[in-house]
Amino acid sequence: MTRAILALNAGSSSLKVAVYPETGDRPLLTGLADRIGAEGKLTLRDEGGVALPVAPGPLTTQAEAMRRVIESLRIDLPVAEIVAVGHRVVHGGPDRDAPAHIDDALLEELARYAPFAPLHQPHNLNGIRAALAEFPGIPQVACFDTAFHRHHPWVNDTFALPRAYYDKGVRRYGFHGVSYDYIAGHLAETAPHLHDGRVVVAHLGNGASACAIQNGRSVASTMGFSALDGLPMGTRCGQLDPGVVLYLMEQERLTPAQIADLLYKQSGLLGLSGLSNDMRELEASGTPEAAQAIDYFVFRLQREIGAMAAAMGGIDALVFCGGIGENSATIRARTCERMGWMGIEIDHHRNGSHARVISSDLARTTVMVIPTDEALVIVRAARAAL
Ligand SMILES: Nc1ncnc2c1ncn2[C@@H]1O[C@H](COP(=O)(O)OP(=O)(O)O)[C@@H](O)[C@H]1O
Ligand SMILES: CC(=O)OP(=O)(O)O
Ligand SMILES: [Mg+2]
Repeated sequence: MTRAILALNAGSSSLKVAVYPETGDRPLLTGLADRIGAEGKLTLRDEGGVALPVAPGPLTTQAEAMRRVIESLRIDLPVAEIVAVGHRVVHGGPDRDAPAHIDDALLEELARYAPFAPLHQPHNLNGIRAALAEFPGIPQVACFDTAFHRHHPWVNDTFALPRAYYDKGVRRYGFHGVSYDYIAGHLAETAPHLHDGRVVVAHLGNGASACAIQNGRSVASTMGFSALDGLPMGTRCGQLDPGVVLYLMEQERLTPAQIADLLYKQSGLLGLSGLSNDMRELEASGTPEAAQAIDYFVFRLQREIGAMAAAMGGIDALVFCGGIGENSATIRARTCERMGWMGIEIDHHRNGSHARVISSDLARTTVMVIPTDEALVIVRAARAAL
């Protein structure tokens, strides 16, 4: 038997899985259950990127996805013995700034934050419960999306509400911290002068946010109390005047559940385009509404990159990551237009070929594309628990 570590990352519409050897940074297997709930599809690949057989079954919920992944591992890695499991968990609450060992007390604690992240936390916890049942008696750790942001200066941690709400946990948490942690670590290894400077990272997946990282530490994030704030996303609205929520309640008579559904699942790129939450489809479609949805995405991204730079008094590097950031040369190019005032100027040839550095040689600000690797951060935390 080969001792192996399993990393699980249950996102809003996907379940990412990776199996790593006990030592080494190259996965034995990676997998993705994509578009869960729609035309769900499970793909698993070996070290060399070759597709592996998957167990048959439905893919309409996170729980089903988890079950199929575990059954597929028995087929594809019959000699692997999973000795530790790491989980991405979106919310760790106000105090957790590092990965934590999973036990009943932690599960109970984390369940309290489900109302703070209703689109993620319940999936994360279901994944943990499934894995605890499947792999009893081995260490399992939780890596929190909020942890990387827990040392924001107070002005970036609070809202201007009466202070009692801060004490109750109504704070600007920030998310996607597992991804930002990877990017900060990668910069420390490969570009220490940038790591020690002021970096804005744009994590653009189904969920999207930007983060201001100074000296390797998060000082501000576009996401706040919930994973709704900041940038528009696949189906989430991003920044919204709270007066809109009052109007929806008082005049449109929507219930809290209807408002949650509207803001988390019907808005963003999907709501504006009336077509899709998927950037690939919007780029291919060419309807005026799809074009406007992309215009809004780009405009808000430009504004927020400016805001993140302002939080650090300047910018030395801009990093794109996540499905859109890593793959859409168009979104990167359009975002960097009219940002010369921030020293941002990209080289279109480099951008078109998805080079690691896509800024022009003379630009003051380095612009980079860095494929994020949340699984590796999770695996390293799980290894540390062995
Ligand atoms: N080649 C591409 N061009 C434009 N968008 C892309 C491309 N590939 C992936 N995307 C977009 O990336 C988003 C998904 O990002 P990803 O990080 O995989 O999601 P998640 O947040 O669920 O982990 C989708 O909007 C998808 O359309
Ligand atoms: C926090 C968040 O938005 O996560 P995801 O990008 O996986 O939806
Ligand atoms: Mg993601």
